[in-house]
Amino acid sequence: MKISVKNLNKHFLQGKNTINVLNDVNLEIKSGEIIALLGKSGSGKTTMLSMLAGLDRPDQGSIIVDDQDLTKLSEEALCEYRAKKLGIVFQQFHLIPHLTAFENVLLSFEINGHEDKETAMKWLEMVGLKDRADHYPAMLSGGEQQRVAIARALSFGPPVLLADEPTGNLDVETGKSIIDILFKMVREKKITMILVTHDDELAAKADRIVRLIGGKCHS
Ligand SMILES: Nc1ncnc2c1ncn2[C@@H]1O[C@H](COP(=O)(O)OP(=O)(O)OP(=O)(O)O)[C@@H](O)[C@H]1O
Repeated sequence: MKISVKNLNKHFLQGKNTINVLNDVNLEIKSGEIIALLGKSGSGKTTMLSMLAGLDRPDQGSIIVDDQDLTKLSEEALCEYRAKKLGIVFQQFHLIPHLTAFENVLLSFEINGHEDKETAMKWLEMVGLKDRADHYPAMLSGGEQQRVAIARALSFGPPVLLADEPTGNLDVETGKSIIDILFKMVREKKITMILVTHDDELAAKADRIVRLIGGKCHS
């Protein structure tokens, strides 16, 4: 699914100061492309992901996802967009603590109104955690929790994945194995991915590196 960001502007007020975080951002992302979004702390990476997820609205500009302008959608339509089209993986995993690994994966199907237990289990198997299906997040290591989160984000077949520093909470070796799994899945399924990272080595695996500098995207 292709994404076209046009003249995107977003400011925040901090006391009496106005911060122009996104300043006429333009970005074209091809269907199935993997973009690494880099930028120093405070440059607006998370703000940009929030806009792409429809969790926050820009002051101006458009975000066209397959001919649909997210900035024009109602809150209800944005919820549906997220449920059907978007997988999200966060730095802090964000698994539901009182659900097992399997139930966490199944959740993304339930939100979409259909329970596909077979596919949910298949995805746990693909991330190497079939034998941990009945375990709760607290019983899993950080790397295992992130693998569950990847299975949850991708199992229902979203065309777009947003990943916000998915290895930020993991040691280097575990982080590398998570990235290998993530890239393998995303490339196999031809998913469009925007990956926020501070890690140059990781970013080099993407199809294209985009840097946020001074509120603009440079690639
Ligand atoms: N809700 C908000 N209210 C006020 N300022 C905000 C808000 N959200 C973000 N900002 C400011 O916007 C700027 C960009 O923040 P953002 O979180 O997008 O940066 P980032 O590139 O993701 O940073 P990091 O790498 O540290 O996570 C920062 O100066 C931040 O303080």
